[in-house]
Amino acid sequence: VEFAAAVGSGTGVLNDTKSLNTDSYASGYYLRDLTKPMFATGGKIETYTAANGTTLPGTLMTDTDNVWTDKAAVDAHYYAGVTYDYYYNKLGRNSFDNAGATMKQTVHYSSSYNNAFWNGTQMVYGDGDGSTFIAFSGSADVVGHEITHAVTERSANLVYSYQSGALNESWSDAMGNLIENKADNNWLVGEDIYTPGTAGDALRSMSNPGAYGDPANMSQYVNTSSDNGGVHTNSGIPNKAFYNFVTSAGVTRDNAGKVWYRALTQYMTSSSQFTDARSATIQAATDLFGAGSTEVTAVTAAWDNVGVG
Ligand SMILES: Cc1cccc(C(=O)O)c1OC(=O)C1CC1
Ligand SMILES: [Zn+2]
Repeated sequence: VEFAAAVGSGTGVLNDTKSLNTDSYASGYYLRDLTKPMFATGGKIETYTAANGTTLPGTLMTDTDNVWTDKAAVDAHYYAGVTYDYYYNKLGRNSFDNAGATMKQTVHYSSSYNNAFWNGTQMVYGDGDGSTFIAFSGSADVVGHEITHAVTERSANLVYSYQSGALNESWSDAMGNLIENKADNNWLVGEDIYTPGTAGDALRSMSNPGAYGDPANMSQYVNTSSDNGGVHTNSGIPNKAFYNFVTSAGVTRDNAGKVWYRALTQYMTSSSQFTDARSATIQAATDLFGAGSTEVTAVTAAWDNVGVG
């Protein structure tokens, strides 16, 4: 038998235990998930290790007894499954390409690497330096963020600089937090893997971008050439708009996700600016819920509040 689905267990970055979908072979198990709908056309979720090198994808993870102790690999694999499930079950998207492409991710990229990224083919996660960051795959919103970069690339393909780049970043932050779906409803980004020595802080805040020096209104837009035109800073403006929308009375998390996803995949393009994102989300809400709906009223007010008219 070429593939044989199995269920193992693993310890995550935060020392939590979780069950893992694996693939059994003669003398052990691969970290390969065969259980998603995309398997019907050969799609899998595969987790590799770069063993602190920079060759990608590296080596497909194996284990002898299906009890997994590589915490970064456990969480990369598990949260990639959670992300696949969100896109498929809530939004009807079959993997990042909507055609059931195998999702590959590599952990232990380089050494003390304070970064995570989508490289056009796969997700890549550093281990962090242990004080600014711990392993990046340890946070569901980060894994959702990185995989959403792939979704964006295969849909609107927002150019990764200036306003379109800030939108690219913001859509990843928003979808990442919807996928993480924390009970405390926090709209922080990367809180689980940022500064282990400091409780309660994060890389960014969608509810209060200013807490980390990011703008929450167009009047505070940062004109800079660094960080591709401030894509991780000016994302605060559309992030705040999303926060305004998703926390509006009568707007559910699922429906906010549907509006944001429809805007990204049906209306936004590679050169979309903040005003285009406003139009796209208003049109998406109109398509889904009607012109005079709670959602249309709320999303319009959400963008008004951040000065994007
Ligand atoms: C830490 C980091 C550095 C550079 C780019 C990204 C990037 O993926 O844009 C990055 O990761 C994030 O922002 C994720 C959300 C925590
Ligand atoms: Zn990003």
